[in-house]
Amino acid sequence: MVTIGNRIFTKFERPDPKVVEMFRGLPSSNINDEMNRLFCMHDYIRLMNPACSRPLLGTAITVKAPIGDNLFFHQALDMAQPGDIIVVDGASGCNRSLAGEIMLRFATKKGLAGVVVDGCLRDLDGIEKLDMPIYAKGITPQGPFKFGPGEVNTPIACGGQVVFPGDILVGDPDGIVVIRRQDAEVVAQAAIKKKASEDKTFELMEADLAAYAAKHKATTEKRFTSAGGEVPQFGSYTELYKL
Ligand SMILES: O=C([O-])CC(=O)C(=O)O
Repeated sequence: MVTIGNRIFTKFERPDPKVVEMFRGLPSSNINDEMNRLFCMHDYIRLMNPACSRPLLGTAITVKAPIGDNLFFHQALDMAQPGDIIVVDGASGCNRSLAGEIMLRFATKKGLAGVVVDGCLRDLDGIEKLDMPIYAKGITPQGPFKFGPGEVNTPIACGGQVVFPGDILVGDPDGIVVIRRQDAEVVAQAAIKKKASEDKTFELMEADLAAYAAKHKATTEKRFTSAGGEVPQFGSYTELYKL
């Protein structure tokens, strides 16, 4: 048999930490809007410890795990550096957990920026107390096997997104967005502008509701008419159908 599917890659390029920092404080939604709204993980990847004081922001180190087996996840935990996020493709399996409080507490103590698992975890009571963002599909007390095979630091699928080692992940209570290292600077700049524009919208709404309402109406009308049509406005549904 060839080694494909049973490999640990020790080297990959991490983004410049200054570029990672550009994303701090930016909502996942604003970032994804600036990438044509296509790079968020599925909603089933949920934040398991909402009391955590910091949002998810860091660099992906990836694991491809067979359903219900976490040997390569343990390996990634040994390899991960402060600021890394371990991102696990557990093939969405939820019959067994892929980590529990011991692994996740160790990850927290190592200074990792987070853990994201497309699969299940266990020990929710303990996880909820950890101050490192932890995302997963669900919880089951049934533990994992530790036989492999698996891969570390290859492109994986997690929550419906391809994740490369070295990608930047940003997560908040909404969910997680994935940004390629090579795209990061230009995306961060655009998302910073987007957030500033949304902040102005909130300011206007608070200061002058009538002005905001007029602006909203004009924008909505423009959306209809710029597509070449008109606002398809009718009177009463029941009158039209003589109900
Ligand atoms: O069995 C394992 O490898 C995972 C586990 O329960 C833990 O991290 O607490």
